[in-house]
Amino acid sequence: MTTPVDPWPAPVATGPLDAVVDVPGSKSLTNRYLILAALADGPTELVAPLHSRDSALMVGALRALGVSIEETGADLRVTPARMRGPADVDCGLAGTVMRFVPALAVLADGDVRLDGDPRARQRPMGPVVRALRDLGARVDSATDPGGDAVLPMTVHGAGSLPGGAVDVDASGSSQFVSALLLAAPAYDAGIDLRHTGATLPSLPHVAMTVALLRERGVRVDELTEEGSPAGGTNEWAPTRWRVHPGPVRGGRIVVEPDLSNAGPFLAAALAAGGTVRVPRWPATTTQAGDGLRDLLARMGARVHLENGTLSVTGPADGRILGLDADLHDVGELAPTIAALCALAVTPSRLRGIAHLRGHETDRLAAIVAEIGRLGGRARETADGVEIDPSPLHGAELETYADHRMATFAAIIGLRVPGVRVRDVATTAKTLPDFTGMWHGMLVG
Ligand SMILES: O=C(O)C1=C[C@@H](OP(=O)(O)O)[C@@H](O)[C@H](O)C1
Ligand SMILES: C=C(OP(=O)(O)O)C(=O)O
Repeated sequence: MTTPVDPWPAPVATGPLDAVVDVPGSKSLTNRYLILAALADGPTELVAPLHSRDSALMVGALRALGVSIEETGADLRVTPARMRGPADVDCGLAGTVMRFVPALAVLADGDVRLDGDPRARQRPMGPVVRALRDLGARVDSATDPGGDAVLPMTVHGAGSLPGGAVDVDASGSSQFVSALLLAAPAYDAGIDLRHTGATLPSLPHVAMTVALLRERGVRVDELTEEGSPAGGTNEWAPTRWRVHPGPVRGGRIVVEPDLSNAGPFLAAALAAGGTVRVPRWPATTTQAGDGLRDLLARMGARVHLENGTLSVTGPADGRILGLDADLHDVGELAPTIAALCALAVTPSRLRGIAHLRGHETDRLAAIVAEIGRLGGRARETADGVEIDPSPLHGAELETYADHRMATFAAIIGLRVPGVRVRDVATTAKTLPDFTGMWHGMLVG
C-alpha cells in the first residue's frame, strides 16, 4: 500500500471497465461482532473481518477494557475477560465506537474515558447517554450548546447495570438503538427499549443488530405499537425491542464483505461504462449496501447477481438516469448515489436523510458544496438534496475527513477531467487501500 499524494488526482476512465473488485469485510458487521465477542462466554474467531481505522479503534477500545484480541493472519481471535477500568478509549470519528462502547463500558470495573477527533465531539450522543443514565449508569460528559451530551465523556463503570425499560429518541441515529441492544444481554434485566422519535433512520442497521444477537444465542423480541412511528419505507417497522439477559455465544464467524464500500466501485460502472463485478455478495444480508442493486438499476445499470457475484454494467449510451428516492433506510449510500446524480441526465431528489447532518461531516452541506465547486447545480432541502443535470468541470474537492466524500469525488473524477481530492487518505476509516483498489479496477 503506497501513501497517495495530496491532493490526489482522481483518474479519468479511458474506456469501459471490466473489473473484479474484492471488497474487504463490513465495518458494521466487524464492529458488532467485536462487541458481542467481548461479551461472549468463550472465544470468538472472526474470519475476514475489516482492517481499517474504525475496526482498529474498536479493537483498541476493547483491549483497553481488558479483552484479549490476537491477530492470526488476516483473522482475529477474541477472548473475553471481565472488563476493567480505568481505561482510555479513542473513538476517532467512528460512530460505532463512540456509540457502542459507552453501552459496554458501564459493565467495566472502573472509569472509562472516551474522546475522539475534533468532529467526533460534535456528533450526537445525547440519547445514548440519557438512556444509560436512565438504566442506572453514572456518566459525566461535555455538552453541546443545546445541553446534549457529547464527547469527551467518562463512564463510571460499576461492573454491572440494572437495565430494564427505557425510552430513546433515535431519530438522529440508529446507532443509539444498536448500542444499547448489543450490550443488553449483559445487563441484569436486559433491556426493553422503546423508540419515541418521529422517525428512525437506517432500520436495516438495527435489523443487523437483532440478527447478530440472535445468531449468538440471545433472545430478542421486536415489537411494534399501535399508532407508533414507523419511519422509512418499511411497511412493518419495529419501534420497541426487548433483549433478554443471558449468555452470548462465541464461535467462528465469517464476515461478509462491506457492501456499502462496494458502492463506489459499482457506481464506477455507471460513471465510466463497462462492468464491475463484486464476488462474495451475500444471497441474504442485513447490510444497507444491498440496496445498491435496486438503486443502481433505477439509474440505468444492468444488475445481475449470480453464483455469489454481483455484476453491474453501466448504460451503453453512458446516460445515467436521475433518481427520486427516499434513502432514509440506507443513508450511508447517499454520497455514492449523489455522485452519480451529479453525472445524471435528469434531475434527482434524495429524501429522508436529514440525519446525515450528524455523520462524519454534515453530508448534505458537503454534497451541495462540492457539486457547486464542480460547476454543478445542487441544493439542500429540509431532509435531503436536489441535484440538477449540469456540465461539470475539474476542481480540487474537499473531503471533510469523510471517507464517503472522498469516494464521491473519485466517482465524479472518472468522467470529469481535473478532479483533485484533498486528503483521500481519509478513506482509511473503512477502506485503507482505496486508491490502490481504484487504480486496480481501472486496469482491470
Ligand atoms: O450501526 C451501524 O453500523 C451504522 C448505522 C448507520 O448510522 P446512522 O443511523 O447514524 O445513519 C450508518 O449510516 C453507519 O454508517 C453505520
Ligand atoms: C455514517 C458512517 O459512519 P459511522 O459509523 O461513523 O456513523 C458511514 O460510514 O457512512
